[in-house]
Amino acid sequence: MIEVAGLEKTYGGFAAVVDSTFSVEEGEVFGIVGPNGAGKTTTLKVLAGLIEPTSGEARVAGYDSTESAMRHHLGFLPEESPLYEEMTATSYLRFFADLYEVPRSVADERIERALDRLDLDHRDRRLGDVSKGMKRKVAIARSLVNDPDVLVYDEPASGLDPVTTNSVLEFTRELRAAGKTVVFSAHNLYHVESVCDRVAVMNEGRIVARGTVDGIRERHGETTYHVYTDVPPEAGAAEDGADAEGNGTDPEAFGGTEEVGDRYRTVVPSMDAVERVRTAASEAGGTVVDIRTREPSLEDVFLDLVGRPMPGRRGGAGIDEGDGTPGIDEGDAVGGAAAADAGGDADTSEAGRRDHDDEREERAGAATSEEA
Ligand SMILES: Nc1ncnc2c1ncn2[C@@H]1O[C@H](COP(=O)(O)OP(=O)(O)OP(=O)(O)O)[C@@H](O)[C@H]1O
Repeated sequence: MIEVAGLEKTYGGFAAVVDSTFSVEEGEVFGIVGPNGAGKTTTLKVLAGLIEPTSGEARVAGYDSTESAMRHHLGFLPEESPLYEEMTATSYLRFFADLYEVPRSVADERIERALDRLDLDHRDRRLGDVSKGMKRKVAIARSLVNDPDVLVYDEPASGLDPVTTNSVLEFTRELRAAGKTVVFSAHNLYHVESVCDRVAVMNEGRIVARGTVDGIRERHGETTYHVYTDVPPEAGAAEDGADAEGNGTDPEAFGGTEEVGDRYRTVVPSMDAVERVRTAASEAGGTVVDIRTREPSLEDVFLDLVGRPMPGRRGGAGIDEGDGTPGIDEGDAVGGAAAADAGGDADTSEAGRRDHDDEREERAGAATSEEA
């Protein structure tokens, strides 16, 4: 339903979006996350046909995003959505339905349904006097007046209270159930985890990870094991320190052991390392009393992925001037440590860019990387 290929948007010499490629299937909810200035809004505005790409293309519902016919298939919710304050919710939505030339009876039924579903009270109060949550709901209802196939929402739940946020997220799930395709940006990663089928993580204009939340966690995050012992593991039992994978025998080399109540916790990155802690504890005359596995959250992965500056954003220089090998180019963009952690995983390698990056592809990430 949405195909974005090699999208670039520059403002003057500044590259707001660099070589962005992703696709969204019909009936999918696709999240775009990234720090301030990452290029999320720019991407969404291109999809909505509000700005033209500098190069590359974005296709929405079979149309180029620059074609005016595309807009009949699209509902856009901008980050800021000022409403006509003197109008009521109903008159405002009718006004937009008229712009889309929706017959009045169809429009009224559609508006009523959206407002009911969004629990919108005070429909006849002037919009200048309603709460921020209500205004946002009216703007969401506005995105639906033309019954579009594709919804592009910029921060739909930003600044809303928890109840309203929940209702907006639930509504997004319902849109998916109704077969709509939704792309939305968000800063709140919990919202993204709870609603999105797939996600793109953007940083400094580029997509640095893409796939299901679980897939991204698997590829870019690191499971850790918290090993609890009844004595501090015997550091002296070590014959060598931890190597890059933490495979040494010295608990100190894993980052040390912490006293927690009457137990001692050593955090290690692999089951092999857990066994080494067990040995070290036993050498100290104690035993392992508990082992807990900690999966990385999307937030852990996000911070790892975007926590480092990337080279060559200005004008795209340094990104397109790689050695021409797309996989290596991508590795640069993902950032050294993250790329190394993922075994050179190339979720957005050239092969990955061409193909739809579903869960299966994520699992085959290593193979994709080798091809690249
Ligand atoms: N019209 C413009 N002219 C010049 N630079 C722009 C323009 N629009 C956006 N930018 C710049 O492009 C970069 C990406 O902006 P964009 O709004 O897409 O980021 P974002 O990820 O949506 O950020 P935020 O989370 O803060 O909303 C930013 O550095 C921004 O300043």
